[in-house]
Amino acid sequence: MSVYGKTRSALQQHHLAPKKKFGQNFLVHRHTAEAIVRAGEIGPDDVIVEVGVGLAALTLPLAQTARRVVGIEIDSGIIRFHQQEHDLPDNVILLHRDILKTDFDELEQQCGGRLKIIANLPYSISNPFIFKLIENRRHVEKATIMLQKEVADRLLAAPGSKDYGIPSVLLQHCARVRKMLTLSPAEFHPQPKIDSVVIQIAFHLQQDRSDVLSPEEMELFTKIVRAAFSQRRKTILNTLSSANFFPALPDRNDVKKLTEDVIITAGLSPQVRPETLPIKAFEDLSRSFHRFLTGTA
Ligand SMILES: C[S@@+](CC[C@H](N)C(=O)[O-])C[C@H]1O[C@@H](n2cnc3c(N)ncnc32)[C@H](O)[C@@H]1O
Repeated sequence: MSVYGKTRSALQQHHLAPKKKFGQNFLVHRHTAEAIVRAGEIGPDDVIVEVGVGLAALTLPLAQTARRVVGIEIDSGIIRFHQQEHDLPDNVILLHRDILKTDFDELEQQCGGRLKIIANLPYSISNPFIFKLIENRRHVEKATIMLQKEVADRLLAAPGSKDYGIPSVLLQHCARVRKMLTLSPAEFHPQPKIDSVVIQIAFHLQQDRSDVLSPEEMELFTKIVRAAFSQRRKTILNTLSSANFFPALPDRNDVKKLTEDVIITAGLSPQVRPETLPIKAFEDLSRSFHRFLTGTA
């Protein structure tokens, strides 16, 4: 029986229907699942966290490639299905959890090292999941994730493109992001309306970089990026002045003048549009703001 036939009959036998609220679009071609596992660049000693096990289309080739798989699944119907079928190999541990509520520190201890994640995730949670990865990056080595094409395009976007924005800068600041595969709706049951893209996110090890931002600068970095893209058409001077990084100054003109000095000290033109700035420019802005705010400029 084809994987597609197996998926349908497994669902029918267990009175399971693909649940929209959990974004259940199951992979139906083994060769595609194997291609995603290859995109994960997994070694035989690796412990892999798989998010969203579903009917195990990815779990089985993963278990053949890695030493151990820690599978996370939110749907109790799917958990019951695997318990009744005993279809998962011995090197797979299944955890009934919501990944958005999962403690990554605990998961890292369970896996014995920084996490290597594979996920074919519901599109509805892709943004919160990406932000959770960024927040928990000290616990994560790499993540190979299937996403809605539009979301992947934003994460991969370069300065100057229409897709370049908050997620592109926040992620590319701390990781190398690569496009690995594009998949058509025909790869899934039920079929989504849009193409999917598999990306690989490899988080930088902080101690490898001499240009790491301090926690205070990092806080400013996030605030600057969010402010800069809140009005894409405005100049960096106007967006950052209206965000007001100097609330202690009563006069708006003083705020604007000081913000201009910060931007020039960072080596940038105050008239530039944020969407054209490379990641390094946002890092330089964070350091410059920090120096002005702490009186060390
Ligand atoms: C797109 S399906 C993929 C299933 C399987 N990995 C595949 O490729 O065929 C997404 C899976 O993630 C599960 N899921 C949805 N939200 C989740 C969450 N917050 N935490 C963990 N699993 C979740 C769904 O129940 C579903 O099994």
